[in-house]
Amino acid sequence: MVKQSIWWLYRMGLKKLLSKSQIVQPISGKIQEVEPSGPDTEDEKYISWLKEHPCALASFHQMMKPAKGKQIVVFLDYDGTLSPIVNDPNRAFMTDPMRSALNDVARRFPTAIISGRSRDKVYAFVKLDDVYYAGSHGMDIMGPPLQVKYHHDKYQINAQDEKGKEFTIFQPAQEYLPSIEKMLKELKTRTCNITGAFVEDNRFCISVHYRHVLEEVLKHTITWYFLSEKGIYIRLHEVRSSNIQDYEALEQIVWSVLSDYPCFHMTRGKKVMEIRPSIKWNKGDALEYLLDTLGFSNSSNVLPFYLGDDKTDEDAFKVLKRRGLGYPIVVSSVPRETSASYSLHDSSDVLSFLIHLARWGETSA
Ligand SMILES: O=P(O)(O)OC[C@H]1O[C@H](O[C@H]2O[C@H](CO)[C@@H](O)[C@H](O)[C@H]2O)[C@H](O)[C@@H](O)[C@@H]1O
Repeated sequence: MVKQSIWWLYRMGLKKLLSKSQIVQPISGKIQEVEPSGPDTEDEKYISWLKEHPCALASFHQMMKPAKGKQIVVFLDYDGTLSPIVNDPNRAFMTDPMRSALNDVARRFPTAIISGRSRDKVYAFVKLDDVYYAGSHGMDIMGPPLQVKYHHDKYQINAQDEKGKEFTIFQPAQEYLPSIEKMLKELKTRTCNITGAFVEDNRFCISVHYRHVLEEVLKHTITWYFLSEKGIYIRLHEVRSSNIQDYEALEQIVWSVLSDYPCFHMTRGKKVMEIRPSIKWNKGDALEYLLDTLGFSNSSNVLPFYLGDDKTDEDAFKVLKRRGLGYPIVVSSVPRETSASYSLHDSSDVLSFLIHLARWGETSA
């Protein structure tokens, strides 16, 4: 814990934390210094949360102690983890240093990205061939060639890329594709008049973004002029609430479309409504599938890391926790409910963590 606090002191600036104590004037008139009773500022709440979810950078050496002789496998989410959250979903590019660190990690350890986006879109951002990709919240996996016969084999095919590299494609929501395509068209048509709304095709899922949609009722003032009997103008202001409640209208459209497709449901992410087939398959199942196909089913000889920032990543954290395996690491700059055991503040901490991991792999090889 001392290490965690020192780390955070460094991040916040020593001065800010030292100004925490308060000067009070007791009845006797003598000046006395007291510590505040509990965390009150956002920074203090974060420091307190770090006690339960220690920073994975500060704890790195401790975390790597059980790694000797074990196979490390690295799982990562994309948005908010490998790239910071940005205003335009089409411009969530990964930086070159992040790509290079990820490449170094992927050359040393099996590495997979599990994202809510379509697999192709994530690949277009990442552009690394040594990484496995799972798009659509794990419903479209490009994984290693099968070493074990998998119980869901009706959904998988073996394939080769143009360089002759073998891989397996696993798509457990195949039969939902025609409905998804219809829903996508409907959503695009019905939301086109809502300013700022953006419907994203994630192949087996659909994201309806509202980051740029007005969420509040607009209040505006109308000024009336009346000509009085004496021939002078009287000015009156009237405050009106606008009828345009864009966010609510958008949400209603989503619910209305969903009501025609009972085999789908909606989950929520960061300023996004995500429409998904109602099958028992999430990022946690994708993680287990990849561990199995990599040859680590029931193996205690594996040390998986999962780094993610979103609610959907909690499914993967829970799997690691339930199996008592490896390290679920949440990327968050604010305290939050999570099943992760460690934390990183933001995607630049993720970059540092990947650099540490690649170096560790190099020196302990
Ligand atoms: O599982 P992920 O890789 O984290 O994908 C979840 C969603 O990420 C993207 O949206 C989020 O990031 C955007 C870019 O930073 C941001 O503009 C948006 O507000 C966020 O919700 C992606 O566009 C979605 O399709 C994914 O479902």
